[in-house]
Amino acid sequence: MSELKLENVSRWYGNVVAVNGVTMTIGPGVTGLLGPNGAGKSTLIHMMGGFLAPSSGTVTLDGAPIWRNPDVYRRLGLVPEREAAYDFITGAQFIQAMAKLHRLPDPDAAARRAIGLVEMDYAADRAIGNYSKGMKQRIKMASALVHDPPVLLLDEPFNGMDPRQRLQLMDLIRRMADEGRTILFSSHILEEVERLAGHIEVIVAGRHAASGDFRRIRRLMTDRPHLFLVRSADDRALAAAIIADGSARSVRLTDKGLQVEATDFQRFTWLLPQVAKQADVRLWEVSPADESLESVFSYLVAK
Ligand SMILES: Nc1ncnc2c1ncn2[C@@H]1O[C@H](COP(=O)(O)OP(=O)(O)OP(=O)(O)O)[C@@H](O)[C@H]1O
Repeated sequence: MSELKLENVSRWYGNVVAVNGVTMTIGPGVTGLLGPNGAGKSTLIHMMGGFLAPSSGTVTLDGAPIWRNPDVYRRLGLVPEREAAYDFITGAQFIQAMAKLHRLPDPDAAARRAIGLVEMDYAADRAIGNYSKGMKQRIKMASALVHDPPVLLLDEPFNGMDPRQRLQLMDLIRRMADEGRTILFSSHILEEVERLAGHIEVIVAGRHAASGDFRRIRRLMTDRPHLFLVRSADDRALAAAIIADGSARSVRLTDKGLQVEATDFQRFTWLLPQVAKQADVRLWEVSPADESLESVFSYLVAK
């Protein structure tokens, strides 16, 4: 059983701070690394995979520093976000080449085993260029599994997949975790992480924002003030009714409509139609004004 540990890790590119003082521990099972685009997920994964040095802090696997430590590399497999192989080689050729890079004693047998694990035997002799997105993702998994590492890092593995391919890959990742591996995958979609990860680490703007199981993360995301844009036939009358009712913290009249900050999201969405009806004001539109992932996540950071 393997454990990845990050202690006060930062990484900057010139004067861009991509990762800022992150401390976290990732143990066996599936962990989701959740955060909006540009949050620093790939940078973290590349540091854990030994492809990038931390600018400060330490990244270790079972106590051994990862950077420039080939012994540790043998125990890690990384599935990058981008395509990893030339289009014209076959899946089997790609995996055999990876087995040789790892100097495995019997590269052909290791390649066959890895291809079998991801259930790609049927397409192993076809050129990678002809694979679907899901098949490409699975062959990348095989390349990361060829040396049978106890730790698997996957960068946005579900990007661009259709629902069936997603389910297939989720199954595969679960199977790999059931065998005792430590698996980390990144995503910017909470629902995806929810379905697969027993544990979630949230990262926003390079900082570690929260961690816990999906119930805790979901609660953190919904228990917060919500900003709504409300348009109606008579915004002034509606504003007065909302204030009188007390289900919102603030109401602002803007030229786009009413900007309402609701303290209790469920109560507000339930009460608003009733308040409008009582005030005899026709509602035209109620839309969340701050539902972008960035704003949801920045709320977590500000806590
Ligand atoms: N090689 C680089 N040179 C300069 N800046 C970089 C480099 N790589 C990443 N960055 C910057 O560091 C920050 C974090 O990027 P990173 O790719 O780690 O985030 P991410 O969460 O993986 O995002 P995405 O999901 O969009 O890939 C971003 O602001 C990005 O522009």
